[in-house]
Amino acid sequence: MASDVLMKKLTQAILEQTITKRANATHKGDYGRILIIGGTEQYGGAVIMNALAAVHSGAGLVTVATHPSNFTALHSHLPEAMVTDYTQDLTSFIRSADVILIGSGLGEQLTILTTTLSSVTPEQILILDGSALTLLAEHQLNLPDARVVLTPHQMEWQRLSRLEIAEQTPENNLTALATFPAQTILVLKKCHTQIYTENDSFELTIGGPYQATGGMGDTLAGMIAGFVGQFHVSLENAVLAAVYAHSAIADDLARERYVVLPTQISAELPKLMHRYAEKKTDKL
Ligand SMILES: NC(=O)C1=CN([C@@H]2O[C@H](COP(=O)(O)OP(=O)(O)OC[C@H]3O[C@@H](n4cnc5c(N)ncnc54)[C@H](OP(=O)(O)O)[C@@H]3O)[C@@H](O)[C@H]2O)[C@@H](O)CC1
Ligand SMILES: Nc1ncnc2c1ncn2[C@@H]1O[C@H](COP(=O)(O)OP(=O)(O)O)[C@@H](O)[C@H]1O
Ligand SMILES: [Mg+2]
Repeated sequence: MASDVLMKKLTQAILEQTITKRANATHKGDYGRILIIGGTEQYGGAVIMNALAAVHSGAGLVTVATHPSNFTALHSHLPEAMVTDYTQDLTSFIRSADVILIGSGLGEQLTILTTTLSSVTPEQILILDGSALTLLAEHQLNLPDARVVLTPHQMEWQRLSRLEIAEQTPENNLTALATFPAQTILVLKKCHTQIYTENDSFELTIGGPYQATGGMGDTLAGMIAGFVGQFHVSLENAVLAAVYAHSAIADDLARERYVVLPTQISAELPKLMHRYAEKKTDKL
């Protein structure tokens, strides 16, 4: 049966609408304070990829709360990021962040998640990815009063929504999203990722299987954090622009590559953003 939900197709117009030229009289505090929480000993790469994407997106200040065994690797990839031990009290770090991204490579760290959920405030943006989504579903945790963005792949969405992947139609997804707090944004990742808001739905028509590499979603989550922390047209616009930019860069790189690595996408971000800030859009 054909879907009754009209999904808007994302185009590069979302980048033109969202990515703006920077004003001269600004400083790092104007471009988002991002706190990334995740990365067990096994999954340190996930937060490194979050942070690479956030910093390359232009985030002003990035702090990574992770297992201490990841500090050296993180710093060697990205001296721009600060670190803290995620087993220590994170309350003051959470309080001073504009955007909190939790879950990539978080593994079974339930207490860190519950502490975070109970510490965020309504004006903060909370992005939940990876293991945070699985823990949320397993322990039936409630989302806090905050500006929430969920970034599940299809199986994570199945765990959260109880919709089997085959049942994840636009109608069913919107119905399931309505059971979450109003204004929650859902980024349902797959081939042709879909984005659902309370009143609207969008579909990506770009991207491809050259993106099927571990860490590709961690990179997207870091980009979303970077974009929402600095572009304030609307939360929805910033999320949509990050999703579009992620696959637009992948498509561009895939012209000459069999696979595209997540870290290559981050490395290309400043160039793409420059083109759109200057409205030099001929290349995509
Ligand atoms: N370098 C690092 O540190 C990395 C760390 N990572 C971190 O690892 C943690 C676990 O995350 P995860 O996604 O790897 O595992 P999980 O949540 O069990 O999901 C996999 C199951 O779902 C199924 N599946 C169905 N549809 C799907 C779809 N569209 N996309 C994807 N999967 C789909 C899939 O089916 P199958 O592959 O069996 O066919 C399988 O049964 C998380 O915190 C993450 O951030 C990773 O980012 C990798 C790099
Ligand atoms: N075949 C594909 N076509 C387009 N995009 C894809 C494809 N496979 C994976 N992706 C993208 O790669 C990302 C994978 O996210 P995720 O599964 O969370 O990865 P990870 O947790 O390993 O970082 C999503 O943005 C998804 O849309
Ligand atoms: Mg993931």
